[in-house]
Amino acid sequence: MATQAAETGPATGGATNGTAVNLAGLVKRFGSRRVLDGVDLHIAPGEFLAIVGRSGCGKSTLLRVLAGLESFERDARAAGPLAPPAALIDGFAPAERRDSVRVMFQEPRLLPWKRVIDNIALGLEGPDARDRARALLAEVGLADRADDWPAQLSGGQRQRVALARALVHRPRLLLLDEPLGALDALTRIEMQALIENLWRTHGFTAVLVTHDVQEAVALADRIVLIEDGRITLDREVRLARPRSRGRPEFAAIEEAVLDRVLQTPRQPEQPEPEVTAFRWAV
Ligand SMILES: Nc1ncnc2c1ncn2[C@@H]1O[C@H](COP(=O)(O)OP(=O)(O)OP(=O)(O)O)[C@@H](O)[C@H]1O
Repeated sequence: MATQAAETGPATGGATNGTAVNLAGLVKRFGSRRVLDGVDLHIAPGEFLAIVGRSGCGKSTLLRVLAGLESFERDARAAGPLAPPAALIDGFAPAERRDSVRVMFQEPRLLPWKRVIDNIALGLEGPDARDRARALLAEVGLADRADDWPAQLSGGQRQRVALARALVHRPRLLLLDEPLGALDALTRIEMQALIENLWRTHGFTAVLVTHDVQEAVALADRIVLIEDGRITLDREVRLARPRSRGRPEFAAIEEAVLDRVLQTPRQPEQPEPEVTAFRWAV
């Protein structure tokens, strides 16, 4: 292929603070429905993985399992004895997981009654907590907005604060659930570049759920497609970084992945789930 010359290996060869993720035979049921039906997913330390798939295919559910926000089971056919749930995620004891994993959502989820700096420092301990929060704020380009209230910021700026708040905890795994979904096209591209830069400097493992295949190709070392509760495509993106959307090899990968997503059957509409049990979110 003529485009091979511009390709490089994944940018995960350097020092990394990231954790590996090893899931084997992950099953998630809602009632009698298996939303995730035996997912095998191995992510290398420091890797940037993107998850794509039709609406309702289980992307967010998988992320919530990784975040420790959902219970899950293991397929009895998976290799080895039935492990205790936490053992499916390498390197974590459940208590440890809270500090090692951070999630960023589509909405920034800032506390409106706290200033920007205090939102970032929330939950941080030690004498240098505010200094760390300020350093992160500078890294996301908002050094001069520390004393603003969240309401004084634009949507993109609030997402920058949310990113700083996640990274101030030095996560080894950062989970990104459509974090840029509500932003305009230009802000999205700027934020993608910021996330990529922070990933390179901080060295966390990143898992991005996105509807936007172009975003997945721009950022990920690997793209997986979820279909019928399973991973049906697992494709490396071997393009040099930062990636240029205008290049033919970029467009070729984007088109191939998009074609594959579009071939997958639409997820059937689900009736509203019956609420049978309550559980407080962690
Ligand atoms: N708490 C719940 N109870 C019952 N069913 C649920 C629950 N949460 C999710 N589901 C169902 O599980 C399936 C997967 O949902 P999920 O949110 O993971 O999909 P998704 O791929 O992230 O979708 P989208 O791209 O639209 O955000 C959907 O059919 C959804 O209705």
